[in-house]
Amino acid sequence: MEAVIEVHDLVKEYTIAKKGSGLRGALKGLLFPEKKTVRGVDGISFSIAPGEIVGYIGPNGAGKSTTIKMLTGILHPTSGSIKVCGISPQADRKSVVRKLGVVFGQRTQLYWDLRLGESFELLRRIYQVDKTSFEENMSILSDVLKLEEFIHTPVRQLSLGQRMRGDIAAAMLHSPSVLFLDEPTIGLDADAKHAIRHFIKEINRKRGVTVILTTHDLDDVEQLCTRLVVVNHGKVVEDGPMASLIRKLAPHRLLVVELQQPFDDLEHPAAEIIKQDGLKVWYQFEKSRISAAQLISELSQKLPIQDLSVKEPDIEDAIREVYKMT
Ligand SMILES: Nc1ncnc2c1ncn2[C@@H]1O[C@H](COP(=O)(O)OP(=O)(O)OP(=O)(O)O)[C@@H](O)[C@H]1O
Repeated sequence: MEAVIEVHDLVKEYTIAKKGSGLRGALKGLLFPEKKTVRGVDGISFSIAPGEIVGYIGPNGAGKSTTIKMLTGILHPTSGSIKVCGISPQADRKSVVRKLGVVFGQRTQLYWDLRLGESFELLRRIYQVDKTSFEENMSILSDVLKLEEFIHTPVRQLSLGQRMRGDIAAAMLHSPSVLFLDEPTIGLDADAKHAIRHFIKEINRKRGVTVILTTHDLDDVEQLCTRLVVVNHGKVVEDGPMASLIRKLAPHRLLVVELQQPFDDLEHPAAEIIKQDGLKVWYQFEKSRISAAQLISELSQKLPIQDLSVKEPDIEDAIREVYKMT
């Protein structure tokens, strides 16, 4: 199947002023500015197939926004190539924009002084969406995003969650086949997060929209993404299905044992005690070395066990491992 997004060896360099140290250095920098080049994105390649929901994640400053800005044609790459639906955003931004919906969580494309519905009508004209498809689209969007309650409210009076739902609807008015979402649930309450995640799943399932999501919210990642591309220092450090990423980066499981009374010899040769608090002991072990059942059986032969639980590694454990590499 042909890729919706194809990125090859993408590089973006920024030129920034070199900072001198101390007051003398700062003054010198003002009078005789020296420049240096930094790489925000440093040779990134990936390919995204139609209908994927990809989490594009990484620590602050990893290069996520820079990549998205190049994919949407806002920034020009220093080198490398990008194809969105077969088109280069640099060569033909207009055509690419027609295929894309873009939502930046911290900014809005709605009109502050207009009612939400009027904002949509204005955007319809800007995007040149015909009335019939607009109305069809609006009725689906309004249904899933529950826009009815505040469609007549001026944008400036919307709550953050309502505004975000409005922004996502605005990005979908022209029926794009690819949706970029930058921190779509930031600052939202549980209900609004749920509505937005539900919407993303629906447009993906019903319309086959490809979604690229940058987020620091690991619940977004867990609930939505089938694949993760992890970036750090401008490079792709991991790319693959979430389950295999967790297996690879966080192979440890945890057994938490609660004792009936204090006991001296807690050691087990196949598990490491990583924490102890009163009668509670945390054992970390590798699945490939010993099974949870085996470990529990062996420990219960020598320890007076009151209670126990096994914790599987999750995406948070895996991401923590990636972020440790910074
Ligand atoms: N306009 C700019 N001028 C100079 N350097 C920049 C500019 N924009 C980004 N950078 C640098 O490029 C690198 C990547 O930044 P980018 O904003 O893409 O990261 P990010 O992964 O989106 O981070 P965050 O999660 O904080 O949004 C950082 O080192 C940043 O300081």
